[in-house]
Amino acid sequence: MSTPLLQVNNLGKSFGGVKAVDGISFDLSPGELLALIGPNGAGKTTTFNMVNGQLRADQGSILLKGQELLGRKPRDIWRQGVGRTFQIAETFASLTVVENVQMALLSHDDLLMSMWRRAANHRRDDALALLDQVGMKAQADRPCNVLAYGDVKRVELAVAMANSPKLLLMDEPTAGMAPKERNELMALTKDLVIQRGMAVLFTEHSMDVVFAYADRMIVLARGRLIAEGKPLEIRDHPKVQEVYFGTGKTFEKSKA
Ligand SMILES: Nc1ncnc2c1ncn2[C@@H]1O[C@H](COP(=O)(O)OP(=O)(O)OP(=O)(O)O)[C@@H](O)[C@H]1O
Repeated sequence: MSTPLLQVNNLGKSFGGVKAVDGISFDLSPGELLALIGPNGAGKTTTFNMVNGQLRADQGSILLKGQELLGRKPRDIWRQGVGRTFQIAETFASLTVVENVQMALLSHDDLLMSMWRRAANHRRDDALALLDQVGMKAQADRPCNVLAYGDVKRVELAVAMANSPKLLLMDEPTAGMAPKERNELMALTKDLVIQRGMAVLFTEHSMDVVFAYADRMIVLARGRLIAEGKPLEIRDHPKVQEVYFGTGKTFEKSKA
C-alpha cells in the first residue's frame, strides 16, 4: 500500500454538549475512493468541513502529505491540493459549460477578481481538455442551465479538476440522480482517480453506489468511527448492521 496522502488522527468537534465528531482517525492513499457513511447526524458533514477548513476542529490532526492542515484557512487548504465539488450556483448556470470551467481555472490562477470579464479568452483549450476528460467537450458552448442533470454533475467534476486536486471531497455526489446517471458519474470519478492518482473522500446515502465504487469505507455513528474496511467486510459488520437497523436504510440494492 502506498504512503497515505491524508492522515486524520483523533479528530474531534463539539457543538455545545454534542460531540458531533468524537476522536476519529483514518488514512487515505492516492488512487483510493474512500466512502464516509453513517446515519443522519453521524458527523459526516462536520468531518468534511474540518478537512476543507470551513470548520475549526477542537482536537486532533489532519495531515496532507505530512503537512498539518488544522488551523489553516480554506483557501490555503485548497491551494495545498484539497478540492471539493460545488454545485454550479444559480449565477453560473447561465454561463456555458466551457465558461464554467474557465472560471475555475481563473480562480486557480488567482485572477478571478481582476479579470473576470476576460474569462472568455482564459485558457479555453485547457478548459476544453478538462471537459474532454468528463465527456462534455461536445457540449462546451451550451449554457449550463439547459443541460441534463447528470451532465451538470460532469461539469461540476471538471470544475473541481481545474485546481488539480490531490484529494477531492465529494459530498453526496449522486444525490437526486437516477440510477443510470449515478453509475455513470461514479464510474467517471473512478476513472479520474486512477488516471490522476487522486484520492477521493465521499459521503453517500445510496448504498448501491457505495458498494459498487468505494475501495474502502469508514462508518460513523454519533460522531464515532465504528467500522472501517472493504465494502464486503462492512456489509457483514455487526455494529454497522446495528446502527442501520430501523433507520429505513438497508444494504440491499436500491430498487429506485
Ligand atoms: N453548526 C452546528 N451547530 C450545532 N450542532 C451541529 C452543527 N452542525 C452539526 N451539528 C450537530 O452535529 C451532529 C453531526 O452533524 P453532521 O451534519 O455532521 O451529520 P451528518 O452525518 O452529516 O448528517 P446528515 O447525513 O443528516 O447530513 C448532529 O447532532 C448535528 O445536529
